[in-house]
Amino acid sequence: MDIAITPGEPAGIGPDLVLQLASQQDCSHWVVIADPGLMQQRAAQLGLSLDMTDWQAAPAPGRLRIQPVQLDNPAQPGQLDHRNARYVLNTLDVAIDGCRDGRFAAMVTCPVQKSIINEAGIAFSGHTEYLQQRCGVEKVVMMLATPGLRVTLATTHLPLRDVADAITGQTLEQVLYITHSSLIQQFGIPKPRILVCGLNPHAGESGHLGHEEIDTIIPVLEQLRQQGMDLMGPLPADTLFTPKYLQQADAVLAMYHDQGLPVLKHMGFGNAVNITLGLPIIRTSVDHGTALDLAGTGKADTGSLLTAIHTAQAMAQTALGATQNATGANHG
Ligand SMILES: NC(=O)c1ccc[n+]([C@@H]2O[C@H](COP(=O)([O-])OP(=O)(O)OC[C@H]3O[C@@H](n4cnc5c(N)ncnc54)[C@H](O)[C@@H]3O)[C@@H](O)[C@H]2O)c1
Ligand SMILES: N[C@H](C(=O)O)[C@H](O)COP(=O)(O)O
Repeated sequence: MDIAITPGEPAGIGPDLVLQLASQQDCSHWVVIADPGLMQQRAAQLGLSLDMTDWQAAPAPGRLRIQPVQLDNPAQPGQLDHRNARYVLNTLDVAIDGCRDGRFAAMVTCPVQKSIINEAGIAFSGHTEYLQQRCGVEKVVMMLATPGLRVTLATTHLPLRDVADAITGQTLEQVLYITHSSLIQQFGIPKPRILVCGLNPHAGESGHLGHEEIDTIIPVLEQLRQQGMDLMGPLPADTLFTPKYLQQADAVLAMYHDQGLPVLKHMGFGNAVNITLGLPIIRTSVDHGTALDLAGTGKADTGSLLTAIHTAQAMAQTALGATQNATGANHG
């Protein structure tokens, strides 16, 4: 069961992390979607000696298989080049197509530099939104997870100014359905409890500090509770993230990126994983960005990429088990 790994921004730490981990871990079932010259050059810069071959070679211990995608311009650590933006997206496309046609059981992504893709004239706000669009699904949900905390987001990469308008009844309903069903099916939690943050300080202070709770969030939660979901909230986000509440929770739904992710990263930066829920394929990622300051130095921490790979492999096993059970049941 091969998994695809995309090293992301070629000037960032993604290629380093893949190579550093490949020199320490069993990489026989990884297929790295990248420019082979880039990977060779970065390995030399890091002083790593690895057996890198074409992806069609037989899997073998210590062998890193690479499915080639050509860079448009040679990449240097730490130096962004908008001419390589299309390359980054091409690697994602190869991984997505490979997952969709069954060649790969999952894809694991290293960080991309969103700004340089936009500077190349390509509208791009993140892997999450790109995968949603490329897989043709109406809604996906970003989850970041570390031991003791899972956070999902009602909105992802958009300016803070636009957040309140983006939180509609329909969006919240979709996000809660996806979060709830993923916790059951992919995380094996039969009756998940989800804590829901308010949007405003003190969850709106009974309408004196904002109306989104009264107008939108509370009606959606009441409706979904009637359908059997175990939902607490909307709770003030400042006190929700305390042990008293978190110990009762299987996941927390935050209303926006910087309401939920700073808490998660404070707790688990370096061993957290980013998972896109609601896709027809399995995709995990790291909890950090391109760290241009560390590219080519060998100082980048591989913990989150390792967690992302292990999570993708575990999710792929779960999916395989579910398929085998369904097939067995059909035959039985
Ligand atoms: N999954 C993704 O594609 C992803 C995730 C987050 C950010 N980004 C992108 O990365 C770019 C840079 O973002 P940023 O500067 O906000 O965050 P960053 O994570 O790249 O860097 C923040 C700080 O953390 C350090 N750091 C990051 N990863 C590290 C690692 N593995 N080991 C040791 N130290 C590490 C960096 O050196 C820096 O000091 C942006 O374009 C952002 O959009 C991409
Ligand atoms: N929101 C993520 C984080 O802060 O870690 C990050 O930007 C990555 O998002 P995508 O997986 O959508 O690229």
